[in-house]
Amino acid sequence: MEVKARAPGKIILAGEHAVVHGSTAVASSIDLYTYVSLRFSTPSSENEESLRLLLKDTALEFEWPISRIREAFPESVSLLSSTPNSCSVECAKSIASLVEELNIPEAKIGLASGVAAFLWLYSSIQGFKPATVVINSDLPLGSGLGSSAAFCVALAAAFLAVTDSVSVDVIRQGWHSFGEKELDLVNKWAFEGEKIIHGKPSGIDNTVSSYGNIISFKSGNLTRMKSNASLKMLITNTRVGRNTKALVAGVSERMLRHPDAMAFVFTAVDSISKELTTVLQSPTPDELSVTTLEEKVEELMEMNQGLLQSMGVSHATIETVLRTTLKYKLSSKLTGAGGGGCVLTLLPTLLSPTVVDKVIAELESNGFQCFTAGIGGNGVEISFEHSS
Ligand SMILES: Nc1ncnc2c1ncn2[C@@H]1O[C@H](COP(=O)(O)OP(=O)(O)O)[C@@H](O)[C@H]1O
Ligand SMILES: C[C@@](O)(CCOP(=O)(O)O)CC(=O)O
Ligand SMILES: [Mg+2]
Repeated sequence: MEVKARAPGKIILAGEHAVVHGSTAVASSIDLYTYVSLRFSTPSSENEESLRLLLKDTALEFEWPISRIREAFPESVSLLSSTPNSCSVECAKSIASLVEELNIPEAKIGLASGVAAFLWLYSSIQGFKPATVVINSDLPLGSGLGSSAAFCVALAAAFLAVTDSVSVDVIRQGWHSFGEKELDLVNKWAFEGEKIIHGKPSGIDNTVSSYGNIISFKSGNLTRMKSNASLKMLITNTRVGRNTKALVAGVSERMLRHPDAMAFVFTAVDSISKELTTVLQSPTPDELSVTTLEEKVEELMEMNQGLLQSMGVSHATIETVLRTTLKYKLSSKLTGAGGGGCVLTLLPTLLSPTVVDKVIAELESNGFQCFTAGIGGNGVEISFEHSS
C-alpha cells in the first residue's frame, strides 16, 4: 500500500513576523501543494534494510541503513506518535551527524534542516521501519509561501495515517481529509518539524496548511474565518532566495535593541490584522461594497508593508515590485518572511484585464515570476493506493 498526503502552501495577508511576538496575523491556504508518498519496503534477504528519501524538487536522493537510524535515536523515540514532543538537544546532535554524512552540496545546504525535520518526524512517528518516502512540491522553496510548513504537514499526515494514533478510512478512494482530532495531531507534529527548520515559528504556517481556509491566528490559537470576500491576489516571486530562520532571528535581535519601539510596531500590526479580520467577514451585498472592502484591504496592506520595512525584512527587489505596482495604483505587501521571496498585490474585482497584463509584463521584464493562486481551499488531505 502507498500512502499519499498533500498539504497546501499559504499567503499571509497581514501580520508575519509580528505573529512570532504575539500579534494577530491573517493567513490563507493556496491551491499549491507539497506531496508526500510513503511506501514501506518488503523485507528482502539480499539488501540491507534502509530508509530512502527522494526529494524530487531538488533532484536529491538519500538513504540510511535502518541500523544507522537505530543507533542515532533512542528506542523510546519511536513510541510517541500520539504525543508530539520536541527534539531534544541530544537528538538534534544525532540528527545533525546523520545529515552531515550526506555531504549535501553547498548550493543546496538549506535542505539540511528539511532533511533533519524529516528524520525527526519519521523516527518519532514510524520508528525504525524500512521505507521509501518521495516528496515533490508545486511551491517555490524558500519564497514565503510556506513550503517548509507544507513539507512538515504532509510528512506528519502521511506518517500518522498508518499508525494507531489516528483513525482513517484506508479503503476510501481519492483525496480526503482527517477528522478534527487527527488534524490537531498532524498540526502539532508539523509544528515540531517547523521548529527544526525555523528555530522559532509562530505556528501560523503549519496551522493554515493543516486546516486550510482563511484563518486569524494569535499566540498559538486559530480562529477560522467565514469570509464573504473573494480576493484575487497576484503573487510575484522576486526569485531572491532567503531563509526564514535568519530573518525571524534578525527581527528578534532588532527587538532586543529597540524593545519599546518594536513593541509599538507589533501592536500596530495586531490592530491591522484585527481590522482585516473584521473587514473580510463583513457582508458585501453589492459591487459598491466590494470596492469599498477592497480599498480597505489595500490600505491595510500598505500600512502592514510600512511596518515590515521598519522591522528590516524588506528588500530592494520587494521595493521594485511595490514601485511597479503603485504605477498602476495597485497595493502590495511582502508575504512570509520577506528579505526577497514573494510579494502580494491585490487585483480589484473591477480592474481591467489589460491593466493586469501590463503590470505582469512589467514585473516579468524585471526578471520576476508572476502567478495567481486560488485562495482559501482545503487543508491537508490523504489518499491510499492499494496495489492489485
Ligand atoms: N519540497 C521540499 N523538499 C525538500 N525540502 C523542503 C521542501 N519544502 C520545504 N523544504 C525545506 O524548507 C526550507 C524552506 O523553508 P523556509 O525558509 O521557511 O521558506 P518557505 O517556508 O517560505 O518556503 C527548505 O530550505 C528545506 O529545508
Ligand atoms: C515570518 C513568519 O511570520 C512567516 C514565515 O513564513 P515563510 O517560512 O517565509 O513562508 C514566521 C512565523 O510566523 O513562524
Ligand atoms: Mg517556512
